[in-house]
Amino acid sequence: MVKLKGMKSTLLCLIAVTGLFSLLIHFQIQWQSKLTLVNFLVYPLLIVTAIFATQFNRSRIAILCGFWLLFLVATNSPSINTKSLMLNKQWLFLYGASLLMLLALIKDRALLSVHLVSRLIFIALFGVLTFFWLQLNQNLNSLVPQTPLWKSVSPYIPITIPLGLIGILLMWRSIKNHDLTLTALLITFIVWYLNQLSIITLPWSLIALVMSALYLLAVSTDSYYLAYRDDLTGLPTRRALNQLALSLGRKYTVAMLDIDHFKKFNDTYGHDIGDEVLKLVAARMTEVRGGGKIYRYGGEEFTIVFPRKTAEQAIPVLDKLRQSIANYDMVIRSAQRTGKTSRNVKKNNNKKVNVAVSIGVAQRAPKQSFEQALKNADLALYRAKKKGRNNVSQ
Ligand SMILES: Nc1nc2c(ncn2[C@@H]2O[C@H](COP(=O)(O)OP(=O)(O)OP(=O)(O)O)[C@@H](O)[C@H]2O)c(=O)[nH]1
Repeated sequence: MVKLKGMKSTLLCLIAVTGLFSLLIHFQIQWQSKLTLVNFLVYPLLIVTAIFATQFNRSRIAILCGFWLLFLVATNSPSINTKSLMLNKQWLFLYGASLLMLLALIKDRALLSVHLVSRLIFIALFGVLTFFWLQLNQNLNSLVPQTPLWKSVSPYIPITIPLGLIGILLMWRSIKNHDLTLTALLITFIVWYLNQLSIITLPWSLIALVMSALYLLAVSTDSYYLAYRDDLTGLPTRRALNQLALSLGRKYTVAMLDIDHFKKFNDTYGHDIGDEVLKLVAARMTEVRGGGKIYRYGGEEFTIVFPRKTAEQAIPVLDKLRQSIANYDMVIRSAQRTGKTSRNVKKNNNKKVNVAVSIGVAQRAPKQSFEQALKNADLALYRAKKKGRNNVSQ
């Protein structure tokens, strides 16, 4: 079954932006007097956002800022024929939406690289294609017999149907991929759609300003996750654990969890499947956590911190977790590989495996530092291994 990982974040972002725009509409009088300031601020903010996004290799956001800049310059500049721009409103509407679709389909690459050329070619191509699409639809009307069915469908073919399809695609990609850039693209599409159809009538400069702030938020949240989340398991990293240590009170319990004989496992099934096991153990841990905060300490070691809990309170939770991992039939889905990267891998498609874990627990003693408590948990883990593994030791 397809897991829709980004459902929650997409919905939250949509609710937040809907709320924000409702507020903007409600408080029109307040910001209208400051519109000159908005018109002035939007350009530097878009440029700063584009630079920031480029720094963090979020080239799609940088390109998006570029579009907004060009669009604002074109609509506000007296030297550019705004009339013809407005005459081509349908084209602009469709072109903008199709560019958002293009950005949703490509990957983030370093902006100033060879990829930029191919991207610019695609961007120009989309402009030409949307222009010809609208021309074709005009001519089609004179060529196709005017049946009642054609008459009822034809008004929707040039704009409404393509936009509907683009909207569905953006929504799907945002929900499925759990990617803030895709959510930002979806929100941009919705705002673009609503303002082009005059369903909301806010100045473009104000919309671009809000969108720019949203992009900044998306890039900085992404960068935060990059720094504090482990790529493989999605769990917070040791760096995040060190941050937590600063906020802990006097009473807490620390547990170190280590997968038993993981090296043997890696050697038998290959490193790729070892990675899959790490992911599955992490997923199991997030399900049985009992108030504990989970971190990937490094390699096949994980740390669980129970703020405000004694070891006696934490041990039953940890033992339940240990049992749940030991009794869990992990189904490893992996393509057959024979390359150098996967050592000793035979056919492992949909293979069921079982792993066990050893856990060491230590409650923080008075005047003890977090590092000392962690060290004690590590010593307890060593005892758990000595005892024969697959157990919880204090
Ligand atoms: N697949 C994979 N393996 C890793 C990763 N990080 C560390 N390892 C492997 O984890 C193994 C750890 O092995 P050891 O520390 O010897 O311990 P063990 O085999 O788990 O044995 P015990 O802890 O004594 O039960 C090594 O083979 C590492 O290469 C990773 O991210 N992915």
